[in-house]
Amino acid sequence: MASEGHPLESREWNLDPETEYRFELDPGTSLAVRLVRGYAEVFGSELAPNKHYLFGSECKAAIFTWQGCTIEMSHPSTEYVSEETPMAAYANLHIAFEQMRVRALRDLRGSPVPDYERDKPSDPPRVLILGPENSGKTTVCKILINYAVRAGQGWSPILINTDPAEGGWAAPGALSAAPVHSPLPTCSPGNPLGSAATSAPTALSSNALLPLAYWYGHAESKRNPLLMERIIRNIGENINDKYQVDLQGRTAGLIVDTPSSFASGPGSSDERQKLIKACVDAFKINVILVVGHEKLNVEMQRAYASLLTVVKIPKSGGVVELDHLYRERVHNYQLHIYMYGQIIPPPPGISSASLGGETLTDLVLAPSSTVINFGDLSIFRIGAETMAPSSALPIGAARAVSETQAVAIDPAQPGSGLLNAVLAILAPPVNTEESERYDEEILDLPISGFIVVTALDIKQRKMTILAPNQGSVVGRTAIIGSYEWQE
Ligand SMILES: Nc1ncnc2c1ncn2[C@@H]1O[C@H](COP(=O)(O)OP(=O)(O)OP(=O)(O)O)[C@@H](O)[C@H]1O
Repeated sequence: MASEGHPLESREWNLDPETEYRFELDPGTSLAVRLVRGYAEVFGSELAPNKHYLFGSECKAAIFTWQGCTIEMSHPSTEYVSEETPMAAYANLHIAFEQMRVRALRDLRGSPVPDYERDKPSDPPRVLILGPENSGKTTVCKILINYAVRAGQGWSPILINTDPAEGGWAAPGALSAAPVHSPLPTCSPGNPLGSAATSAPTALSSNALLPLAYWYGHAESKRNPLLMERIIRNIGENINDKYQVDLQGRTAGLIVDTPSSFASGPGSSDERQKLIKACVDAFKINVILVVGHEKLNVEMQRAYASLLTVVKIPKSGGVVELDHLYRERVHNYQLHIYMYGQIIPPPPGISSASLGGETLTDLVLAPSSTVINFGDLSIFRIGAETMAPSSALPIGAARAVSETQAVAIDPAQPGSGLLNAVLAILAPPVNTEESERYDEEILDLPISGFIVVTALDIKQRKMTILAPNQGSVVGRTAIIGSYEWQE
């Protein structure tokens, strides 16, 4: 019988310096890891000694050690130790970015500049990470952000997620940005960038992330590139406004994660280039990192080398090829976590464990199901339901509904697509004066939360909605995308 706090059939692994233990979990299984000796980190977030860390929801991750360590754990489905990791290259990048931050802060404070640094720019790192599918872009972002936060200088760099399929801190379909103050934990792909304070109880101790999110509504950027571009611009403008008043915050820089469609895959090359350009302009990018893709690196060198630094970085051999079905399951986990909180049952024998530093009970939410009238909520779709981008139309052809037009949805119409749909509830407009309102204002409003339509009663003109809290949505505006969710 295993004693309290020790998982049944737990084993110890001794990791040599600069090696990593990689694992993959099957559906419905969880893993508890305890650091017995030495130092270890999960994608840049350090593990505290003698504490059980839980992983679940088909998590795939690695425990890396710089100095060597002993870890104790239960059995994952797949596990191996690798001695070949790109961590040294990532750490060198971090050091270069750290020097940029220090120069930016020195410039801001007007401190003396040593002779050997006189001709170096004093811009903080504003980094765009590009790469094909499953190249480890999000993981690189996380490692670089976590190293910056751990540097002990009080940096809070902004992490921007422009991959609508990623989910980030909101539901899948959203693009978001948040300043990060403490390391982002990894425990489940349902929470790839840690928990936002908006979807979890206020008692979160490790990470009070307050993201700014906009609703794109689809998984692929090619579905509505014009809307993507507009959202990227909106996030950029918000960040610039923040930088105007937070001069010191600006010196920590920012890191932008992108979807793989920016690098390769279907969709025209022009559209990809336009979206990359939109990011470069909106976030005033000064470094582009290309993860293990020679052709894209050359493409970026040609387009941007005269304006900014383009660096090719190695891809980790540990990055797992995620298939379409896995990604769909992750979207379900994300919406489930959004509504019910993060619940990972610990493996047998473990009674006290933490999820990325949080106590398990702190992460449980109780959603509320309410019945509202059709007229209580104004629901829109951006652009027509099925729509090729404007560039794919025959020359001279005009479409009836433009890609950025908000089309009102009547829930009483058969085929409204509302049943099981995920709706983003928009924040109320800042301009309440009628004269200051404009046509496409709805596209520029951030999200305040999400609901799911679980039942429609067309006869009574009522619908049942599931929301993470009991706040009223009466009089609010909602946008539908192409995401659906059913428990
Ligand atoms: N060194 C590693 N060891 C084990 N798993 C890893 C490692 N690096 C990344 N992974 C896992 O591989 C998967 C893919 O990584 P990641 O999400 O960073 O790639 P991506 O390029 O951002 O993906 P996408 O194709 O969605 O854009 C994730 O589940 C991640 O946790």
